[in-house]
Amino acid sequence: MQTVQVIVDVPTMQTNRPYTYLVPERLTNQVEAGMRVIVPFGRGHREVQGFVVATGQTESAYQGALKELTALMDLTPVLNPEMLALSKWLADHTYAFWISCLYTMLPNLLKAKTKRLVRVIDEFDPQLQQSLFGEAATLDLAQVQTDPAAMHELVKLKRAGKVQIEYAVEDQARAKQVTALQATLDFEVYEELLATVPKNAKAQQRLLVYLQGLGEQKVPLKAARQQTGLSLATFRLGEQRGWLKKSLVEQLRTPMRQTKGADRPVTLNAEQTAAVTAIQAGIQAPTAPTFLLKGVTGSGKTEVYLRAMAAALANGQTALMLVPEIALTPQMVQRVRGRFGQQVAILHSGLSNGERYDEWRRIQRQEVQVVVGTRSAIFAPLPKLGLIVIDEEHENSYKQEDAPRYHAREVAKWRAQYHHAAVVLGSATPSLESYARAKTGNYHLLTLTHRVNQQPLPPVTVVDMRQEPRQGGESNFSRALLAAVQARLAKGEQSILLLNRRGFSSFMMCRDCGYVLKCPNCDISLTLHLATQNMKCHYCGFEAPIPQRCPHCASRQIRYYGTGTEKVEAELKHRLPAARVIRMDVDTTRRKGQHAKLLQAFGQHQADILLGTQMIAKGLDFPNVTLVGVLNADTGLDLPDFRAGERTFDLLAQVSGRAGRADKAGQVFIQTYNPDNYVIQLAQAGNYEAFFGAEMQLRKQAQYPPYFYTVRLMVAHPEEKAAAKVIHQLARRLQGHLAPETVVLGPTPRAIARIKNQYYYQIVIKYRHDPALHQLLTELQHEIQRDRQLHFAIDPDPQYFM
Ligand SMILES: Nc1ncnc2c1ncn2[C@@H]1O[C@H](COP(=O)(O)OP(=O)(O)OP(=O)(O)O)[C@@H](O)[C@H]1O
Ligand SMILES: [Zn+2]
Ligand SMILES: [Zn+2]
Repeated sequence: MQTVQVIVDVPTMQTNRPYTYLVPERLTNQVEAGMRVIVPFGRGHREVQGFVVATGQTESAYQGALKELTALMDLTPVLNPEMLALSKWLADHTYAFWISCLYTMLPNLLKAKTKRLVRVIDEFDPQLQQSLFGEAATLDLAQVQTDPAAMHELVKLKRAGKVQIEYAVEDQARAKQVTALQATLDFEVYEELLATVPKNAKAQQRLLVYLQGLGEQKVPLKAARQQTGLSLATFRLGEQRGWLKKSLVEQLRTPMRQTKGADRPVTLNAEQTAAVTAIQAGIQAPTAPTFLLKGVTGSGKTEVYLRAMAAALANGQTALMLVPEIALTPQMVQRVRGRFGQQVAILHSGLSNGERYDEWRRIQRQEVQVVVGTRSAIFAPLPKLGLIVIDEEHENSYKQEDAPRYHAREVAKWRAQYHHAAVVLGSATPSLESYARAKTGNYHLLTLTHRVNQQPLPPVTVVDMRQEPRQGGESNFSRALLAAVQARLAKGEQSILLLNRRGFSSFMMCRDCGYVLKCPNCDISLTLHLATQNMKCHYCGFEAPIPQRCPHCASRQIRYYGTGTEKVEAELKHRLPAARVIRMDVDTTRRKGQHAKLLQAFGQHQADILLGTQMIAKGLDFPNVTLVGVLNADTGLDLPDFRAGERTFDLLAQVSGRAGRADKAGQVFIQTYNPDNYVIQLAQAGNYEAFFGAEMQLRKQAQYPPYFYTVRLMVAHPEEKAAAKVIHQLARRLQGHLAPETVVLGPTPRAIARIKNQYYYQIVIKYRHDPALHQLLTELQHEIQRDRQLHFAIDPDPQYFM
């Protein structure tokens, strides 16, 4: 008898393995790996959802001990064999539940307990249709999924293309339907009709010729009208006479469709050509090479990606491209769309569930060859992958902070192995990990050493803010920077001003007693929001009114520390009243599409200054921008995190690269209170190599990546004592089981010890080579004494240590 291995939706350590179920007779050979099922589970035979991860056979002798699966939820697999294999690896590699990994790979619509409707899309045996659907056009799958006979028929109908599945949720997520028409008669019949319809009935003649040429295809009515120029009345007449029939077809929602015309390939320069040639060879080779494309800002990396993707397509393969945040890189999306048109699907978190599901289906149905998306797009079920590009590979957003805690780079390498595809990691400032690997020959290094416009990188001036006069209160602007902005205004050129807000916010402090207004739930200070006139917690969303007096000593001497973008904008308006400013931060870009709109306005020179946070630092390519100013380079430098220097260097290099990208020369100002800091100095020199050398030295001494790997154990509990107890148990358990070189940091409370009323403790393990560690950690997961309120997580290669 057929059996299936099922991963059940019961995310606990004890149930984190496949369970065997018998397949009811009627469903034999209908159930495939990758389909979802309902199975009885546990003592109470509670019905739970699960994924079939494998199918098999069993000797009849053992059958008695096995339970039967209750229902089949899908008519075709939602996960293909590659994704199933990947989910297993992911679970193991990230210490996550297998079930969480399976869900991670699917669009939200397939995660929730969504209503599934079967819709008839083509004619079939009327008796069968009557018995399954009655008079209705759709059928709720939940009502028949426990009926093996009905499911048996539906799976067959689905395979024959007679029915389709729709997932209905409250928001407009049901697939959008449009009216389409289809020819009903044979070629010869139209021939005869053409001879009988009066010659002066031009419209009817034209309709007949059109229908004759259609063959079997269904054309949306709107498109048919555009193609023929005929009126609705003519089509209606055609329908009345039986020349055509109308039906509903599904129209997929396609986000960000508007492109500014086709994007034409430029002539590559020598370095670009060498890079494309190497990648192309990598795509064709039966191996899975990883390339590191290190190119200074404005060196034309994007063009290399596009050519390499075209090479994969020309090879009959598909291409996947990851970008840090789609909303932040509308220019990139437009260029890919411009080059590959309808062959592209876009996947990112800004899409509605419906849009995301539609894009995912276009991929699954193999209607697209190119996918562009953020981190989770790495799971796009593209078949025949030839190339995976990760742009700005050093960005932290490629690591997921919640379970499963995967890094898209690692998943990319896994998929590349599976498909013998090439991976291209691109950056002007590669992560130390990647550049170290390129140096040792693990990755193939490709370099673009100069800008496409043949200009040098813009000169960088470091401004020592300690030397600025203080009279009339502190200013966000040095005299030099203000003069430079003024000069751009006079010339009609544009400026970008960056306010570095990393690890930093405008908080309230009492000048008399030093009291800082903090969130009652979390251990962090509340942030001032001028727009909404209140104080907010960025971790849990807690809000409070702006205090007039100190809650502690009732003093009125309250000050707001830190510089918010709003405050800078106000100062700009005051100092340069003529300047038109666009402010870009979380507040002005919260609404969907707002980010792209603001950038577009800036691109059309509707403003002179773009003032913003980190989100304006990368990817922007505006020819009229000749000045970049960094208002506060230091914030973030002193954060308790070994990557603080690297992040600051990356940010300064990225934002400096926004100036002087076309024919006009650029200039950069960096304002700082630490002009002697090596990070600031090497960023000024634009010397990545020197920064890499200096930083590697520090990492070696302190035993951090890339010399050591890290893994973090985290415990959270609403009671501080309980959290502390468990973390100390864990620490004791590690003793004596680690390699001699392995280092254990902690246990310590996390820098922000309390978030959402949970207390956090952590241990960081640093190791070079510790073959037993993975097994040990896997065992710990099973051993740990859990009460219901305890959260325990293992985070491999954490990106933040606070
Ligand atoms: N071979 C070429 N000839 C002419 N123009 C080119 C060429 N390659 C790229 N460009 C143009 O140069 C500009 C900069 O290229 P691109 O945006 O790809 O640089 P980048 O390396 O990705 O920069 P960044 O890392 O700063 O985002 C773009 O406007 C692009 O169209
Ligand atoms: Zn809070
Ligand atoms: Zn006070």
